[in-house]
Amino acid sequence: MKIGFLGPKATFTDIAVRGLFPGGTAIPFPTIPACFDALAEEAIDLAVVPIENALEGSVNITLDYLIHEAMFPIVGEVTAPIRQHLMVHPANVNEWNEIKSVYSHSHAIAQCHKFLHSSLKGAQLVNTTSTAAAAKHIQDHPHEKAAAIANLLAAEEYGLEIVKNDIHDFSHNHTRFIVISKTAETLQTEKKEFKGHKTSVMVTLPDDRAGALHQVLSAFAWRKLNLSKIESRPMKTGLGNYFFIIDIDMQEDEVLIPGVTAELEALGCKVNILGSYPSFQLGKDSLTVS
Ligand SMILES: O=C(O)C(=O)Cc1ccccc1
Repeated sequence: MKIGFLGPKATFTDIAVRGLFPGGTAIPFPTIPACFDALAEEAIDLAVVPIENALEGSVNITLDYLIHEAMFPIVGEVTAPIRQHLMVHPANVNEWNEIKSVYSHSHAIAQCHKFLHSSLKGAQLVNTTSTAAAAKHIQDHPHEKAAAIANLLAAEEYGLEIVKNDIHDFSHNHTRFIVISKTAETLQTEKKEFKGHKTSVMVTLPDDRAGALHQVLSAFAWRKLNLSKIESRPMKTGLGNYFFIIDIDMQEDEVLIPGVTAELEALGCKVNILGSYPSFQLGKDSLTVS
């Protein structure tokens, strides 16, 4: 099984892939859109990309690609703990507090804002395509007075020294990753940490109808369907035009989900099922280097 992921080696997405598919062939891609393209071209069987972080919210590029570019079915999700560390090239360990720039993924930088503000005030913050890409940049530029924010695995992989552990501002830091496929297949995984099933739907409301969102939510509520997330995103057709992505805590069935879909369509909504899939949770041990 070929699994494409947001690389290079030792990103948090790589950790999610190693946890969920220990026997799979993991293939890194430099960006999230490149993972979608590889899936479209059938160079890989599955792709794993980040979709939501507990501190920073949605990964918009993933949502946008899923909705606007290629509506690949979601066939699984995995949540992993996130610990961010500050690391430098071994040549710069003693002068690490003279750092002039900090490289990382925008979500990782956002997760560490308080630390950066208090301990590295004035350092230039540089966005990279992933945390591991930042670590690789530091490895390749030993003469730059720079650091990366990345995980333990990346420090090992790119020969960097951690100078400050756990610099994320809140301790409950987790990221949710989705597994997408070209077809809505059942996920084959050896992983034991199964949390339950989810179904994700995209709902577009009818134009200018008072109380439409209330009616949508009540279609779920009276059926006692538990929602774990509701998120609005722009339709990109004009200011004020939004659709909703709603996660339901149950597997697609033959009664309740078709019932809710029919009720929403009768209200004038457009409904797309994005996937019905198992959800997994990795433990703290996923962040250790073996
Ligand atoms: O950059 C990475 O390592 C990723 O996998 C994306 C990401 C970035 C920050 C937190 C979680 C995931």
